Amino acid sequence: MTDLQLRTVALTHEENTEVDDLLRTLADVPVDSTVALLHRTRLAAQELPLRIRTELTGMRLYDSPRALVVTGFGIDDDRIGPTPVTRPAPAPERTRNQELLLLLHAALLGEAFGWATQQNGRLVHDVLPIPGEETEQMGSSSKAELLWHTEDAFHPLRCDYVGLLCLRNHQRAVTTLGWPDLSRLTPEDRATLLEPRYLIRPDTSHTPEQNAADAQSAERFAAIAEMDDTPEHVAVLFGDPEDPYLRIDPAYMSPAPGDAAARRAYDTITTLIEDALQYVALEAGSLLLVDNYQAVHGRKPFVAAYDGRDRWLKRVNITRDLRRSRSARQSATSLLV
Ligand SMILES: NC(=[NH2+])NCCC[C@H](N)C(=O)O
Ligand SMILES: O=C(O)CCC(=O)C(=O)O
Ligand SMILES: [Fe+2]
Repeated sequence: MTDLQLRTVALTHEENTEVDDLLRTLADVPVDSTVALLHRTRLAAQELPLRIRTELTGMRLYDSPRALVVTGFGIDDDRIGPTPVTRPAPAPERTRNQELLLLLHAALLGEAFGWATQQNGRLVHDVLPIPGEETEQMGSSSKAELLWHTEDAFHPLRCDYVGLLCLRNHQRAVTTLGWPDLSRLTPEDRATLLEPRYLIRPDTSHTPEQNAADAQSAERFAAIAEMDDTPEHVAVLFGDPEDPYLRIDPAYMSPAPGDAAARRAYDTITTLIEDALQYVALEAGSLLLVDNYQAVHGRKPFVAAYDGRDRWLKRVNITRDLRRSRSARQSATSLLV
């Protein structure tokens, strides 16, 4: 039942050439203007290969598939340079084309946005192993499994889709993808999961320690700290009760204390997700787009070498509707929540 919900498209040589040509037309886009950048990528996205546009339109209009892998984008391994061991990456111009590629695809699903409290407010994130963070619950971990999660599950303005473009993965670290077969839930458990009986806290990527000091964001970090001190009660399932969306992150979520029925339903849905977990080892030039309302994702452990050849992904958050976050953004053209 699950397979149709994870689709893979392998680009042909001709399609890949089309993409390279398109990227060349964007070489003059100003690097310092996010608005100009997004305006141009939005227009250019209409010139991505037809098969890609068809798949992404389906994902957006029909909620299917839940995850899409596009393989075969060309990555110039010399050009991108060594995998950094710090963030942000020191030579951003070297991976400009990869960031543009992510933004082009984001434009077909919605709008790219970033967090003032994550990865120094950058629009496109670097996911790479960082010394000292091997066992954290962060994208920068390696030795420990990054447990499956809804991206930014704690936040009401979390993304509709998350995009991950693989630049390098010689370790063949495995990305996990999953969703529960809800037909296996009892009506009682389903009803429980549809109620706000679960506490959710922010993950540690949204802390001042993970970001360069920036006075402008002080109130943003304070808002996150507040969400940690006074966690919100949320439902795991929401939307259409017959065909609900999903919001779950066991590392940062727990049933309300003493709520035995909430605990039972939670353990059941967690097991359903685990039983059907799928494994994808992204290769250089593979793009993964995940519907963050319909699928969880994570990453299996791997061994980082910190030798400039480590696994490296670029990540983007995508919303279907920027207006939902307007009051949380400084201006209509700001893309930071
Ligand atoms: N179970 C979790 N939610 N872990 C945090 C996920 C990784 C986080 N999004 C990051 O950027 O590092
Ligand atoms: O490394 C991966 O494959 C997934 C990373 C991830 O989920 C994250 O950084 O939030
Ligand atoms: Fe994630």
